Amino acid sequence: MHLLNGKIVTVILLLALLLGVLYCYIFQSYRVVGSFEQTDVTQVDGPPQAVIRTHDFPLVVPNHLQYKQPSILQGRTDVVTVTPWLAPVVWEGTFNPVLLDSIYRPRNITVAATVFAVGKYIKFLKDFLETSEQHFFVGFKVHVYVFTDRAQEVPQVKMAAGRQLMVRSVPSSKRWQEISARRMEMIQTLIEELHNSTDYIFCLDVDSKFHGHWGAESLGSLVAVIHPGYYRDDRSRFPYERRPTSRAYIAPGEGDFYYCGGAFGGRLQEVHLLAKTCRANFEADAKDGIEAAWQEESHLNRYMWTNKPSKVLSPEYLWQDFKSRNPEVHIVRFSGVIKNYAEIRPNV
Ligand SMILES: CC(=O)N[C@H]1[C@@H](OP(=O)(O)OP(=O)(O)OC[C@H]2O[C@@H](n3ccc(=O)[nH]c3=O)[C@H](O)[C@@H]2O)O[C@H](CO)[C@H](O)[C@@H]1O
Ligand SMILES: [Mn+2]
Repeated sequence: MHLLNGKIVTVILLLALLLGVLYCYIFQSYRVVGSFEQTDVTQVDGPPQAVIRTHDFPLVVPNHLQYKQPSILQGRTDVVTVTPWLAPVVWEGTFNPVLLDSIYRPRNITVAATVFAVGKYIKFLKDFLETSEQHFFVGFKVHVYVFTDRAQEVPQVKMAAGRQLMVRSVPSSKRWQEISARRMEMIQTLIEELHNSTDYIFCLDVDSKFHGHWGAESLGSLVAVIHPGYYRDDRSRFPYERRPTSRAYIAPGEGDFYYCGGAFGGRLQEVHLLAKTCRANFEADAKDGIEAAWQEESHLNRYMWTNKPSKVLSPEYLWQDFKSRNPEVHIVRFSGVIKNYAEIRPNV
């Protein structure tokens, strides 16, 4: 009898333990689902500032995908591949394009690119478009938006299936600074029209050509490109706006990197916030009679200082043809062509 009682107690205890484990398991799964739902809600409402979120979805790869074994011991040692806020810095040799394509291609994403060809800059458009066909998001749905005042001069470029060219008319200007800076306003408006038809957007300078692969490795919530001219310098030498009266002001001892105005991007919502903010600050400055040292590039740098990019692209993603290649740059993917400023700009 005594022995039987002992057995019953043990069974009850075991059952209680099992129920406890089961309860914890279910409760944990519920919390995981709940946290995903919460992320979605924040996305819809729009955060007041850019949220650092590199991946917006679970990274699923096909079963049995074959690729080179990753290592946490071997890799690039000549460059830094992560920022202090833990955003990846994309260099050749830090990612596997086969793996990334297998993650992003099935998601059927659309990538938009904006490019402005106002006035004589129309002459750069053909090379830009032709080389983008060869290197920029090959195999993805790509919508290129050309903003120009010379719609009839837009070259006919054969585009692959799934890739489209859209031409939008914009007014001309007598000042190149204004053409360059007003891009933010037009990018803001474009994104408002696109709604959710597009997933990612990149805003690029037209006086440039693609020379190498630019694909899914560059995708992120807010993406900035390191300017090729200053990344070896101390930040005191960065050409930030240094007058405190400007809204693009960055104080001495502040700032992370010097980013390019000629290439930036990310999720639509994030780029919209960036463009809207830079435009508002540029216009407010103008009312006060001040134009930042490097127009919208200065405002972009100011924005990225408080809204850290979730992905940083190395200078491989915007080099300059007149610069000889530094040893850490294993591949030039996109590069500014040499131009005769006096010949192509409406003012000097
Ligand atoms: C590589 C890079 O980061 N370049 C930036 C840099 O000088 P850049 O010398 O590269 O500026 P830029 O002359 O290329 O002008 C920027 C862009 O504005 C457009 N454009 C300009 C003038 C014109 O008459 N027609 C026209 O269409 C065109 O798309 C051009 O690519 O500083 C500029 C400051 O304003 C911009 O931030 C550029 O993006
Ligand atoms: Mn340029």
